[in-house]
Amino acid sequence: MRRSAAPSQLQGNPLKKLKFIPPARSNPSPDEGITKMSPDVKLIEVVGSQNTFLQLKSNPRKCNLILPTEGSAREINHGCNYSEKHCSEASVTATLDLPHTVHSAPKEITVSKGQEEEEPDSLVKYFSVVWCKASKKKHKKWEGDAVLIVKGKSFTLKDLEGKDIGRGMAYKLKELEKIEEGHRVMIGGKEVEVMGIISPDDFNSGRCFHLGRGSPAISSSSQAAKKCFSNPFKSVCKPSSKENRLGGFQDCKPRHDPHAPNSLVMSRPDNNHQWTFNKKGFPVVDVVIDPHLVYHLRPHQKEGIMFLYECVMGMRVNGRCGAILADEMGLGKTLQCISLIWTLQCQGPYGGMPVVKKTLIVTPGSLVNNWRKEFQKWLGSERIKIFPVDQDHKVEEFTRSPFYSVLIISYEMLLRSLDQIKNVKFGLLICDEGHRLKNSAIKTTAALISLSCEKRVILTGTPVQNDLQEFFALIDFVNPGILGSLSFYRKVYEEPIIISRQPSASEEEKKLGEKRAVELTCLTGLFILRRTQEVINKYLPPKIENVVFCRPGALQIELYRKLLNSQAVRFCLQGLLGNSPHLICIGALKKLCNHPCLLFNSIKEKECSSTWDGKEEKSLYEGLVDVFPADYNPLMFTEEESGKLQVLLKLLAVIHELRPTEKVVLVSNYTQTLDILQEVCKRHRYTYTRLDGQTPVSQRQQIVDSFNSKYSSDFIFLLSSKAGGVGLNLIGGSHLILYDIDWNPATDIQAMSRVWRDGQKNPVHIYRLLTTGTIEEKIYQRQISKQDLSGAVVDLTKTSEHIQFSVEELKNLFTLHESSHCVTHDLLDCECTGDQDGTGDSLEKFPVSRNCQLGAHHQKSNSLKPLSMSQLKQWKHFSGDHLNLTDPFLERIRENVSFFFQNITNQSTAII
Ligand SMILES: Nc1ncnc2c1ncn2[C@@H]1O[C@H](COP(=O)(O)OP(=O)(O)OP(=O)(O)O)[C@@H](O)[C@H]1O
Ligand SMILES: [Mg+2]
Repeated sequence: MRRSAAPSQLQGNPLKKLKFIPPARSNPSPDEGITKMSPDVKLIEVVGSQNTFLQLKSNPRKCNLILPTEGSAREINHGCNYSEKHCSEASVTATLDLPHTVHSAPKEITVSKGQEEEEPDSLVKYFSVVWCKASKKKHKKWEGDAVLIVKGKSFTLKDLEGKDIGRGMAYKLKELEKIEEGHRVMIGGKEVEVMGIISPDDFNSGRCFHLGRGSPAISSSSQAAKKCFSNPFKSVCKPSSKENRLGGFQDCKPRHDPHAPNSLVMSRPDNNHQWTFNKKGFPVVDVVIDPHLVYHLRPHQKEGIMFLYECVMGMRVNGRCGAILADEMGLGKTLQCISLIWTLQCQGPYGGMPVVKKTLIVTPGSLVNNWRKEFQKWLGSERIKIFPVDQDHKVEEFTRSPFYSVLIISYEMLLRSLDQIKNVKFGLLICDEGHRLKNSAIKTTAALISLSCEKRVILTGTPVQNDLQEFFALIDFVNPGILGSLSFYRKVYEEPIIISRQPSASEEEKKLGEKRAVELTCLTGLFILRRTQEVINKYLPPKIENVVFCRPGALQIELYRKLLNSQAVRFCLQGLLGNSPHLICIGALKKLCNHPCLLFNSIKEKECSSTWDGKEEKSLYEGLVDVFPADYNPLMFTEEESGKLQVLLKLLAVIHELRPTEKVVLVSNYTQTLDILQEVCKRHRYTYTRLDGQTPVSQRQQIVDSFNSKYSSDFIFLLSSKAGGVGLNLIGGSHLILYDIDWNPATDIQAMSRVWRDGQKNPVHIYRLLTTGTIEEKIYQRQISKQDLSGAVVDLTKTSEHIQFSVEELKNLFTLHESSHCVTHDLLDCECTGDQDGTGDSLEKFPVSRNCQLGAHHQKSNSLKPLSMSQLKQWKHFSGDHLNLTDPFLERIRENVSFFFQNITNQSTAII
């Protein structure tokens, strides 16, 4: 007797479609097996003769998953070891096995009447099943695959989206224990046939949900991939005749010598790949990266190119051609992509035919010209014809001309020119700073998806795993459907992972969440690659990072006290956060820290504004104007009014004096603050240039290039990091000053990595200015202590509006610590905290402690991860009164500084 096939089992046979086969056709009618049914829950055991089950073999070295497709089981191979590291012992190889088991005759299982049986808590079994509504119809169809969880005397049925679709309780334990493959049970009005046993590991990892699922997206993409591969051959090779195949193409040679020393040869396609993509039987030819490029490539870039090649060729996840290159900032993602494009547009593994004819690069407007420059830098202008879209070069020109093979366009322009772009068939799509596609609902994502290009690469220097839903959107963009539907993903991954991270999570929930997280990383690790800054450290000059705590000016302190005493702040502290008045208070305090005149401007603006309706805001500013001198003119602001500004000016003066040829990047997140800084430059006759959100996109690269040029006379680059800093190379500057701090460490890290990157020739000095004892210190502490607690990564879009504050936290935020040299240091629990009275912490006075003072030889981990409190403690630190400051720059600014933290990276690296 043949048993009905479950949808999940058809995956092993490439010829069968996923289809539910009526149980009645191959099995005795379930009704025959039911002798007695309880009205609520019924459990029936029937004969199953031939069975299929999923067998999961532990294999710590491989993480192979079979994803169901419309026709075939798809195997995902790690191939290279970058992704293997993501797999823990939970990694398994899933294979289909077809054991032949014969079961006993049907037997009724009944609901337990009392507590006569002990229910062992630990006994949980998982089964893959198929189900349909219970009915007496002869010809019924299974409605879907599901997972049956039997725990003690109860069981739960979950569909493959992870949703509960049935539950039953209080069964006879002994009878439940007997459930095995081939049995049929009734549960919550559903008839269920057990198809296989699922191991706890497979359930915990969530893999069982994948294994039983037919994903249309997988099959459709594989089909499209086939198309995409066949095109170049058709048009270029014309292998239609037998002579062609047997004659000319036998001689196909690699474009570059794969045996030459230092040659970089891409992986050869395996048999499966050839079977799918080389139907015409072209000879397999080595794809070799142009030696001209290889000469320049760093080792991590060579690996990155291999990875990208394998991904887009569908060699890492069969039928999937997407990749996310998430290397930290400055690692040369652009060069890796240029190498990939150049290779795919000239070569291919089958008959040597190019895999891609045209490539589309979508990038933020400010980087269009950077891409052009990078192409020019690495490939010159003759090898490849690129077409950057700008005011003078419209998309039509590209679409009309067969001459160009790479279109570089901004996200904004892409939306405007979508109709024309749709007319071009692109073989490869690269989305630079692609974390913006994390929302699948936004127009840009939809537009890019509509281009139906299968080979998609996202480039991002920003960690992508911070928000599980955004993570899904990025994954789903590059490899559509690989994680199933959003609702499936939520049930199987997001919910268990989030629940497991809550303090109230049970041990079981924690375990489940961890396993699912491991599984998710394992699956997505196949096509996400992230390397940290460490890999290029040895090519970079030293970096001297300073956190400088600046004493606030007298006017600042007075205004600060007044703000903290305002009714608005008092409301916040009483927990009355209705209209988010705390955000207004925080904003006012931050402005004040930058310069009191910014606060003055806000007060005056609000006074004049007709929308002066926010009660809280009114109460916040009440009486503040009186604190300013009667004739206060914000345009005539003085430097003494702001502690940070005073320090900044001293710093600029000393840099100018001691390093007259070096340049400074001065960063703020606020345009108004940049205005003040610009005014200061004018007053002191410092030459400057400026890039912020208002700078026309067409001018941005020119501004950057001119600053980076050694002939430039600009001393200062005023940069609004949020508005325009992403992806910029500002290696012309070797000093970077962060004038204000953002809630999100990623914003600050973005800014800091503009100068310390490949190509920088001078030692880099970074100064992060914070006003002592104020909200700026609190934000800094939050940045680093959050990191300590959760290890969570953050991204650029999170602002204070996304942050939830408890009243306790607000109390802390709204406190001014007037007597402390450095509240951050006070919190570190460092042994050198003895001196709190401001009368001179000095290095000599600090007790000898490895924690406190590791000296200049200490090298901290150099990844661009936000710093943690414990790491900060390892930094060199000393008060501004310290007698013997060896750093000539710090020496000159100490007067207004209460405390310093300093860390030197790469002190001994030779500059290459
Ligand atoms: N192998 C190399 N040798 C020398 N310079 C390199 C090399 N690779 C990249 N660079 C240079 O390093 C700088 C940074 O590269 P790139 O802009 O591609 O970084 P990125 O990874 O895109 O960083 P971000 O995330 O900030 O955009 C560029 O000026 C680039 O020309
Ligand atoms: Mg970049």
